[in-house]
Amino acid sequence: MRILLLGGNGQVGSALRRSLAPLGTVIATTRSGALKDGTACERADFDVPDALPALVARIVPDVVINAAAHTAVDRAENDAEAAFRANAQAPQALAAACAERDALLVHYSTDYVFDGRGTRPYREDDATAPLGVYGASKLAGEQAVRDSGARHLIFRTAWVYAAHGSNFLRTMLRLARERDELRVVADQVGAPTPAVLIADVTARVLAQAPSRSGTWHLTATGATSWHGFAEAIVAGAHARGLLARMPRVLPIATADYPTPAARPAYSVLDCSALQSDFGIELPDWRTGLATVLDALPRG
Ligand SMILES: NC(=O)C1=CN([C@@H]2O[C@H](COP(=O)(O)OP(=O)(O)OC[C@H]3O[C@@H](n4cnc5c(N)ncnc54)[C@H](OP(=O)(O)O)[C@@H]3O)[C@@H](O)[C@H]2O)C=CC1
Ligand SMILES: Cc1cn([C@H]2C[C@H](O)[C@@H](COP(=O)(O)OP(=O)(O)O[C@H]3O[C@@H](C)C(=O)[C@@H](O)[C@H]3O)O2)c(=O)[nH]c1=O
Repeated sequence: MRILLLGGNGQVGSALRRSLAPLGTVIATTRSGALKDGTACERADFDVPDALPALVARIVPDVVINAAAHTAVDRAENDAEAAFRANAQAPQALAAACAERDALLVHYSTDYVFDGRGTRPYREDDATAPLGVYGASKLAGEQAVRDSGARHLIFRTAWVYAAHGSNFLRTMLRLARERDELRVVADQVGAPTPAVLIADVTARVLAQAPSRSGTWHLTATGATSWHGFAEAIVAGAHARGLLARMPRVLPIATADYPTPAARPAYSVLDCSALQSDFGIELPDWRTGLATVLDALPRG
């Protein structure tokens, strides 16, 4: 299998480079043309969507995996053009190129396509209503992929974190070393999901040579608030000797932590379709957290 992987330096992209290796040849791209370890790779700039079809034509992949995205939720509010270019126009261009040569496109989307007023885990066909620019741009990207005629798998995931990269876990560990007290919203509920889980599930699904296009929810199971996640991060890091002392982790309301972008109050995703369609069991978010904490460097 010849796989073109866009966004090879991101949280999910980095994990995919490892998980996809047994499936065939992986050609990774980054914005700069270099991987984080300095190795040269292909270059792909989502700010120039029109250039992406030529890349696909040159690489001639069987599968294109798009793990690149504009993921700065608050910054997107003030730069909707950049968010829509990377999250909607670039996937649209990739999908058109895939349709032309019958390549399979794997694309990732987000729980932030929902408004969070739900009271049970969201299913794939529940009504979407993003609260902010990031969610709206990701929804437009999903739709462009579906409309393209390309064979596709769209995985909606949520609250992604890893031992590296920019994410909530690493922010909490940094703040925990600097402060005696963390104040974290307790009225936004979701499912923290390790990037390695997303990558491993993607590889397992691809290994089954799926014949049907569609959208599947893919997160760790269970649910917690950002506050609950922060508490578990701090306690788990302390227990592993990664934090010398434990700061207090205070629950606060969303109103007490104003941000440019509104976020859904409840964005738990129902992943039962993925589990039954592909025979994949998903771990609880606490199990995923333990795995990532175990992988963190000490000190
Ligand atoms: N992070 C999360 O909490 C969630 C993420 N998702 C989705 O999962 C997917 C993977 O996300 P994740 O791995 O966390 O994202 P990251 O933010 O870790 O990585 C995104 C990657 O996209 C690349 N990128 C951003 N803008 C451009 C651009 N203009 N041109 C080329 N490359 C660009 C970045 O490259 P560079 O390193 O050069 O900046 C970066 O490596 C995305 O589709 C995201 O929307 C869904 C739910 C939650
Ligand atoms: C740093 C910090 C954040 N918060 C709040 C702000 C926000 O409501 C919540 C999460 O903060 P973040 O800004 O780190 O997370 P955010 O960027 O909203 O994370 C989202 O990213 C995109 C890409 C997705 O697709 C989503 O699934 C989700 O993971 O925690 C606190 O309450 N206290 C704090 O000290």
